[in-house]
Amino acid sequence: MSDPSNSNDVTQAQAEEAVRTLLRWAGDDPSREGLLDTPRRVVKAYRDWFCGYAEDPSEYLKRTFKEVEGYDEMVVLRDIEFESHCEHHMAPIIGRAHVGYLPTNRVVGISKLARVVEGYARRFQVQEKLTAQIAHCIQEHLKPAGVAVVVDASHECMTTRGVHKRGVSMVTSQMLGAFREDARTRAEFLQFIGIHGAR
Ligand SMILES: Nc1nc2c(ncn2[C@@H]2O[C@H](COP(=O)(O)OP(=O)(O)OP(=O)(O)O)[C@@H](O)[C@H]2O)c(=O)[nH]1
Ligand SMILES: [Zn+2]
Repeated sequence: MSDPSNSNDVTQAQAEEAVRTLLRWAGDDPSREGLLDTPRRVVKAYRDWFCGYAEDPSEYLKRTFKEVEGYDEMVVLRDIEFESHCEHHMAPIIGRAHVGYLPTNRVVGISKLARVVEGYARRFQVQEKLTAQIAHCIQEHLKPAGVAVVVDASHECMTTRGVHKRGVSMVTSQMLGAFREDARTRAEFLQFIGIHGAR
């Protein structure tokens, strides 16, 4: 759920001052010409990266369509690119989400699945939580027969710092309903997204 109290008690000036403090702490001079506008830019960038706090992703699932001639097979949106930030280091998490669901008698506009991913990604996250939030939001508000979410992402906190392992990606999945209970349904989804042989 969104948390509207978040950031409301912090002014733009305070946020910019925090950036100046970090610049000074890193060893630079925030008053030199090249850095003068940086706090303003960083705060603007944060508004973009963390706009998910101002959203309630379930809102995107309110509008559904029933005239689908009884279509009740799997719907999969794969390769949804996203950018997030890890809550441990505030470093970028860059990856793709694959989302599938089994409609009962209504479907949702397909872009809305990507909007749900965005709404949760644009917050401080751990990948497991992001994966679970996307799946539970769809299950709770669309009430399909099942939801499957796979997230495959690279964490800059372990590529550009710390253990410095490039080319490593983290894969998480949250299966609910039929995708959890029925191995064939799960296998079909994994085949659709290009992960074969899994049971
Ligand atoms: N499970 C999980 N771990 C994450 C995620 N993002 C970052 N981490 C890990 O969170 C851990 C935080 O560990 P700490 O030992 O507290 O932090 P640290 O000293 O900076 O650790 P290093 O990254 O190993 O240098 C690290 O192992 C990160 O790789 C995530 O989305 N999920
Ligand atoms: Zn991290």
